[in-house]
Amino acid sequence: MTLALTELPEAVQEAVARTRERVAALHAELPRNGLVVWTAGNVSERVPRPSADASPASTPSADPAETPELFVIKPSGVSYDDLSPENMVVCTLDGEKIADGTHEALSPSSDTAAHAYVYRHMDHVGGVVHTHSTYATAWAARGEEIPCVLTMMADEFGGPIPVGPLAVIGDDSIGRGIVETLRGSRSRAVLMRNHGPFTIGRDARDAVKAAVMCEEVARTVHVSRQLGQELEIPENLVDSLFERYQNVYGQGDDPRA
Ligand SMILES: O=C(CO)[C@@H](O)[C@H](O)COP(=O)(O)O
Repeated sequence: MTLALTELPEAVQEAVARTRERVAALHAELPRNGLVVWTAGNVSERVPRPSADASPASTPSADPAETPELFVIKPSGVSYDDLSPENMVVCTLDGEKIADGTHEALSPSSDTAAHAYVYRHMDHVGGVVHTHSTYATAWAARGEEIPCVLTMMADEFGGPIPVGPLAVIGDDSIGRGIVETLRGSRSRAVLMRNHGPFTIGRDARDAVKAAVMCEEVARTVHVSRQLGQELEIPENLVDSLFERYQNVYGQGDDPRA
């Protein structure tokens, strides 16, 4: 039986509504940052689990902690201008759309299975992004990792941006490739061979940032290569740059930062 959003505890429904708002708004960052053409990219976010005592007794009775984990992703092939919180699709971590109030025929992104696989296998991941941004995809087309030759890369990715396998679209293959490549790596971006970048983050905003940074460093290292051989950064310096940027840079957990 299909899970219905309206039958889930109120606290879960509220968490879904807030996630839909964030994910819809973040999709606008893809064209704004020049990462996509037409409809070729997607953002998703895991719905944060409300605490067990967050629902008043009068609301649908299930314990929020016992309802299946959910994530929100855009519908497939819909123009970025037409995306809104109302048409964001809600799925279980098996990649199945629930009865979420959208039209039954509205299909989730064609990359839903890949996003779902990542959420099932990487508990710390709260957001996933996929684009076909030009420079990152050009490296993916050659199947070549981006070497860590910029302090910005050391800061953000803690090393090179690796290449994942050539994988078919629509089933678990892409997700498996992402997880196998990024497990044990500090990079939050992977260049899926002949396809394009996938990025992960603690939430969707963090994964969008990684997608923007991935394209920026792909472009800069490409330009540098036109001028000569780039210089690698020594590993101990990469480590200390990564450590500082991840722990000291910015405004801590201030959401305005
Ligand atoms: O790579 C592909 C399809 O080949 C996808 O990434 C699309 O480019 C975006 O698909 P939707 O999210 O709109 O289904």
